Amino acid sequence: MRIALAVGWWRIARAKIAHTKFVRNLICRPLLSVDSPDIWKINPGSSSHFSSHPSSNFSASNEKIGVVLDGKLIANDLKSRIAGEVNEMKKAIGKTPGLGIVLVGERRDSHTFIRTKVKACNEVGIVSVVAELPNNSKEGDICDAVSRFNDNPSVHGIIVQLPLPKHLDEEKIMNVVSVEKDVDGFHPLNMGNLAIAGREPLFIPCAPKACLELLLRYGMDLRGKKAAVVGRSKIVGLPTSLLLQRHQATVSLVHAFTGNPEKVTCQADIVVSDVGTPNTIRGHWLKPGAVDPKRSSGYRLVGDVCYDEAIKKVAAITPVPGGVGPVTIAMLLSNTLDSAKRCYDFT
Ligand SMILES: Nc1nc(=O)c2c([nH]1)NC[C@@H]1CN(c3ccc(C(=O)N[C@@H](CCC(=O)O)C(=O)O)cc3)C=[N+]21
Repeated sequence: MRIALAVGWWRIARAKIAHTKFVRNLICRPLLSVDSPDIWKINPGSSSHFSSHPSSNFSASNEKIGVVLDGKLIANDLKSRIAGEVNEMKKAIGKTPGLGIVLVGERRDSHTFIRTKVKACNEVGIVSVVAELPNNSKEGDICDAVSRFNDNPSVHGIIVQLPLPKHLDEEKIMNVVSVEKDVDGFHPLNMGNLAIAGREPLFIPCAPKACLELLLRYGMDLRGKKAAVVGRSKIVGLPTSLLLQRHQATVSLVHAFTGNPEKVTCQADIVVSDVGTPNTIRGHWLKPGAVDPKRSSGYRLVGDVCYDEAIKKVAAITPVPGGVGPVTIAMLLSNTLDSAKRCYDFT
């Protein structure tokens, strides 16, 4: 059975008639773009890292292989720019950006991620404070820890490391994070504003921002491109699909209930995957010449894209480790710096 719901038919019809003006009104402004100076301040907007054309890359057996998008290189570039700005802020107004981290329980992967984030803060001169709570903490204890960061004027960004132990209501805790300090971009107001055309969230989630950074640096014009996002988590899939839409891509969101997901990914120019199961995305799931800024699958150092198969098909791919992960961390630093700047009205 096929059903077509023509909810927006009249808009499309009118758009066709009064093409130029109306279409422009319908399309929402991108949040990240090489020529949008406010978000691009710490970004050179250069695609020089990946200037070699894919067709010039051949493996030992003379097969064409894709360009590997080097996330470490980009992260280092972003971090050195952030460090410069942090330093300028200290010199000019004597203030240092601060990040408050709430870490609950003993999950090894969460502890590793937090160590990486703390180290990255140290590298750029951002002060980080970790509030560690035991696994059996009550919801009230976590909310109190978040509230203390909300009230602390030297903390400009707050993250609650996910996942939380099962007995806790994640959404309720996310709601407590002040929207002005929500550097993860998971607060309903920030996520909601990301979804609505013409509205500006205060923060965009870090992993989606990292994917966009990689794509834009690769020199990809997203307008009208077909993008398939695999996975609909609040950390990656959902906000990435929203951000790609704001960049005028045509987005399909593939998830556990999608029949024949490979049919959708096969047609996509861009595939972003965050499913957490290694090697889910096989070579035959990809259109030859597509770009694939994939995310790592949690703590396993294996991508959820089958790298060996994919690299022979795509124009560009991100590795795990060393792809989207390090850029995601750089984006957390960037969001924290932005928050501190906003707090002190420092440009
Ligand atoms: N509130 C919250 N915010 C998050 O942003 C968040 C979270 N919870 N929970 C878990 C996921 C996962 N995530 C990663 C970030 C960086 C790497 C990363 O840098 N990975 C390295 C490898 C890391 C290693 O060596 O273990 C890489 O891909 O090269 C990975 C995963 C952020 N997350």
